Amino acid sequence: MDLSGKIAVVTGAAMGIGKAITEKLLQNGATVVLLDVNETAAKTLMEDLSKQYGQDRTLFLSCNVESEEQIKAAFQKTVETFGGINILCNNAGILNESDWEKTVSINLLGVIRGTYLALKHMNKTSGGRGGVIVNTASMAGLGPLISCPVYTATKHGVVGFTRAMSGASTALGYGVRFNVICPGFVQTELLSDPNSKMGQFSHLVDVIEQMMIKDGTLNATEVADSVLEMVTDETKNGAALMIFSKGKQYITFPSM
Ligand SMILES: NC(=O)c1ccc[n+]([C@@H]2O[C@H](COP(=O)([O-])OP(=O)(O)OC[C@H]3O[C@@H](n4cnc5c(N)ncnc54)[C@H](O)[C@@H]3O)[C@@H](O)[C@H]2O)c1
Ligand SMILES: CCCCC[C@H](O)CC\C=C/C=C/C=C/[C@@H](O)[C@@H](O)CCCC(=O)O
Repeated sequence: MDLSGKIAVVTGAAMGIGKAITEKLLQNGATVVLLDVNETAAKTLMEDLSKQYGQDRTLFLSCNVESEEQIKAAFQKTVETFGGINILCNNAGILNESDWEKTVSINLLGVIRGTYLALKHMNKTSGGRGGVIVNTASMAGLGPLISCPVYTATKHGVVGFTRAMSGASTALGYGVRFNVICPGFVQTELLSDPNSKMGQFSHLVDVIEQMMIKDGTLNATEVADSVLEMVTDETKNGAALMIFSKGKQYITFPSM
């Protein structure tokens, strides 16, 4: 897929992996709508992006992916401004084992909400342009992180939902590809102060620390490179890509 002229929406775009995905898509010619709740970080980023790419290839909209109304309004504004949606990156996510219901609401329900609302504009059977949706899971979506059981559940859910949506979209002729990235540890804010984020499991923080020492960490740009691959390679549909410091691997799942 050539990205020039394509319209992308990225959630959690103000920082970390979402910021890197945004920059990668802009570098490759797309127009990007940034959705985030962190208006301060987003506005700082937008100043930089506008200088680099001009005012007409980026738009920031304050949007909480926990809100159906806010996502709906953001997608409507996107279509009104740029004419449609070709690419969606459901990237926003948190780690909070204390407020685990918020973690589920953002990490899993936010991906489902974003997908279903974007399909109203992307689904070819209802007048959409088709396109691609890339969801951000985690390696914790492929195997359990014992210190973060709810986070693990949300990321397993994102992997399963993405793969099921890929099959449904193909079977129903939506013209929308679905892929999921499963990164290992990435140097972002999400990794800061793990103790406070693990709640009742904070005694297991050494498990994480040992894993990070053993497995190493990625930078956000390395993850964004893999997202670009799954966006532009039109043979990729229903793909789950594990990304770790030593490389990356497409996951094969047991056939049912
Ligand atoms: N950092 C890692 O080690 C790692 C590894 C694998 C997967 N991930 C996943 O990558 C995604 C991005 O995380 P990150 O590491 O860049 O973290 P981050 O904290 O640096 O960035 C997350 C962004 O999402 C935004 N956000 C949070 N809640 C939101 C909401 N309700 N609505 C809209 N935006 C919201 C934040 O404001 C922030 O800008 C998450 O889904 C995370 O689970 C992270
Ligand atoms: C507080 C840090 C949480 C970071 C969450 C991010 O999504 C990064 C997740 C990175 C790696 C996850 C690896 C999961 C591995 C499982 O498959 C399993 O093999 C781990 C078993 C190791 C253990 O629990 O001892």
